[in-house]
Amino acid sequence: MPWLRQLSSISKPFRRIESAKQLAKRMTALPNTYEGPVPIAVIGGTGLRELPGFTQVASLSVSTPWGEPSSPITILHHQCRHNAKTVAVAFLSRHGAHHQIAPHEVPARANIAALRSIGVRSIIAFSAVGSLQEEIKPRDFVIPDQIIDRTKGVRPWTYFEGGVVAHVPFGDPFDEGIAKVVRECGHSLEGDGVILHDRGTIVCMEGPQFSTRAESNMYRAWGGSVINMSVLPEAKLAREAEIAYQMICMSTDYDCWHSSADVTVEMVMGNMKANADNARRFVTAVLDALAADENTDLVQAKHLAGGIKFGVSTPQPEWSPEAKKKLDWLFPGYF
Ligand SMILES: CSC[C@H]1O[C@H](OP(=O)(O)O)[C@H](O)[C@@H]1O
Ligand SMILES: Nc1ncnc2[nH]cnc12
Repeated sequence: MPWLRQLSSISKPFRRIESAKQLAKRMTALPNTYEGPVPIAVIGGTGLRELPGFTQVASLSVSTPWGEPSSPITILHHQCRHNAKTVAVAFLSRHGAHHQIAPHEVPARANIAALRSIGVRSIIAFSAVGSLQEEIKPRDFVIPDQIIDRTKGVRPWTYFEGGVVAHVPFGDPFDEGIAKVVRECGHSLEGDGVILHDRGTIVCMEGPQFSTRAESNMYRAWGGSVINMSVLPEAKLAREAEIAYQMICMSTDYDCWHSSADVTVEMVMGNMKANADNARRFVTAVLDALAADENTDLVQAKHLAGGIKFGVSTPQPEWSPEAKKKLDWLFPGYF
């Protein structure tokens, strides 16, 4: 069964189904160019290093002024269920093809820049999260609408530095248009295994160690719903790059505040694996919906296009040549 074969590509913590060499070989067998627009990307996180059930048609190695992305970008073809369309979707594995990149090492600037350079204007980002609220049970999905930043300033978090200053609005850190579509898709799967929480505040901690019990309780007192180590700076950089960004969180544990067992990697991976089919059905539904003609402008992030020009504080003649070169790469023809 093809689907069963594909399932084996979901990361396994203790049993390696496919060796690093085999995976690399499979990836290099794909063409390294792709003609045509790729407006949508999926970023896979822990336990989701590939998107099962989709046809891989290319594997792109993109180099950016901010370095190499976490992994080659796989181009997938998705056959929509509601119309005859085949849409191209980019997939990037946040922690690398073999989960070798720690949360604080994720080259988020390169990831977002590389995706933008191939035409991506909307990102659905997956994340395994700890639950900070009783009602968000392991394996539930949460579509967050707010973020509390508990990273420690060790991750590069902006494209605007070294001679060019810009400030972008971030009051609503996720894209409400994409979120609406994602929520509708999640609800359409309810009763069929998917439990969805429409909103929530995600705390982004530095890691890689999990929180102390005192911290976990403090985040609860602050109103945190879930916790991870990766929504930032990804969401901030997407906003700077004029990309519509929404995270889909899958709860994998109750962190360490709850009376049940404290979070472990085994627990996270076990729940990710057990819920892999729901994650696949969720992303399929979202891609079907985003491919609908009525969502073309949304997916192209027309509502964000050009906005960055209003955020730049430094007059263009004063820009440092190095900064200008990098920003010209990110925004060809803008400045
Ligand atoms: C392995 S548990 C901690 C790890 O899981 C989450 O990863 P991601 O957001 O990429 O799914 C969390 O952010 C941590 O990086
Ligand atoms: N408890 C937790 N804390 C931080 N990141 C996580 N990812 C999954 N569970 C987590």
